[in-house]
Amino acid sequence: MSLATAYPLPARVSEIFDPSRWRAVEGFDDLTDVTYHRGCLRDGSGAWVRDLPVTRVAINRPELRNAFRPRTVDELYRALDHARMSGDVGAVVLTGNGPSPKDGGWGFCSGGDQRVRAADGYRYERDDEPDDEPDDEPGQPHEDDAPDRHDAEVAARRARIDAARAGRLHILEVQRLIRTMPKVVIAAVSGWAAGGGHSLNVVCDLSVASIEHARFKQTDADVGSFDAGYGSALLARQVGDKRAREIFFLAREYSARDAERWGVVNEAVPHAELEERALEYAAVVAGKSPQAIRMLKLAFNLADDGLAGQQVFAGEATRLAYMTAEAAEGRDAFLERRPPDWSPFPYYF
Ligand SMILES: CC(C)(COP(=O)(O)OP(=O)(O)OC[C@H]1O[C@@H](n2cnc3c(N)ncnc32)[C@H](O)[C@@H]1OP(=O)(O)O)[C@@H](O)C(=O)NCCC(=O)NCCSC(=O)c1cc(O)c2ccccc2c1O
Repeated sequence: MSLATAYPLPARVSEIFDPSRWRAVEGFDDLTDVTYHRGCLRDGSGAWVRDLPVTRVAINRPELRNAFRPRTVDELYRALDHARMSGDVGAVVLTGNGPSPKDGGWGFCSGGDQRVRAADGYRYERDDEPDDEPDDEPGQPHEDDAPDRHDAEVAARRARIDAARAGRLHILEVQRLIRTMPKVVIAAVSGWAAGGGHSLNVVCDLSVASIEHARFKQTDADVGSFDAGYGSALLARQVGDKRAREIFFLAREYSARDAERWGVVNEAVPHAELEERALEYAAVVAGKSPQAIRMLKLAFNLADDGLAGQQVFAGEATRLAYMTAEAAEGRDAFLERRPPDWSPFPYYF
């Protein structure tokens, strides 16, 4: 099978997703809550020509404004970690598919799925019972809109919580992965960024937001939650202390234009151009020296991340050191059972 046949045009997973720019990633057919694509170049007939050094990871629960349950977080982590470990990928676009098949609304991410929140965190549901999620295509009305449907759905969801598996707050692991992966993660804020979804945008390296549909609101304190880590502290670095307190304490809705002005996103763009602009950012970043971008990202993190930030930066410094003749001399001397000869290497100052 030729590669052109192996990489057919993918399904349009979101209204503003351009299938001609992407291909499915092998080994990820089992994802339910997330979609994962590799950027590629295609010819005029849509046939795959070559891969590009970018990936697209999207939360795919549009009927819930892309709220995450534990399974969503697992899949996000898996896709992002795959991108991290792909040696030919330099940038990742993180977004939310849409619109909602129920009401046409858009979500980037509305945070933790409150229907499966328990006292110890967000709970997995048992897999042995059918999912009651609607299967409608984006944009199509949902058939069953009985008034008590919502309560029944919440009750069914809570009844299916798997009490045997501990509650999770592991979106924080995804935050750390985004923060520490030596690649640039670009948020394409396609709709609501609320609660834990607001924090996901904060932790991304760069952000673009839809003028028409992106809305921002830090609802944590409304629902008895608080991201007291990157979601608040890093936000304060980005927008200033008073503004960050306003965003958390007042939980007012703000627009893509406000977010741009305040430094929560880099650019507000028309909705139809959102993914194109995010991809453009990704292509520009991936066109620069991988080593320079890697060192810069980790340097930006270093001071705020304390010893953990220093450790990640230092790891990359060690890699650079290993590439020098001086470090090779240390290794070779050990293996050859002789004293090292440091004489060719100056004491730079
Ligand atoms: C995001 C909204 C402001 C959007 O409002 P809008 O009016 O446009 O849409 P609806 O409210 O009608 O929503 C459509 C549909 O989606 C369902 N939904 C939306 N968000 C969620 C959600 N988070 N969980 C479950 N369901 C959700 C909604 O019920 C509707 O369903 P129907 O069946 O009625 O159609 C608004 O939706 C909103 O305010 N959402 C809640 C935002 C929120 O409070 N999120 C949780 C914050 S806490 C959090 O995310 C969090 C998670 C963690 O894992 C943490 C870990 C460690 C520390 C902190 C954490 C943390 O804070």
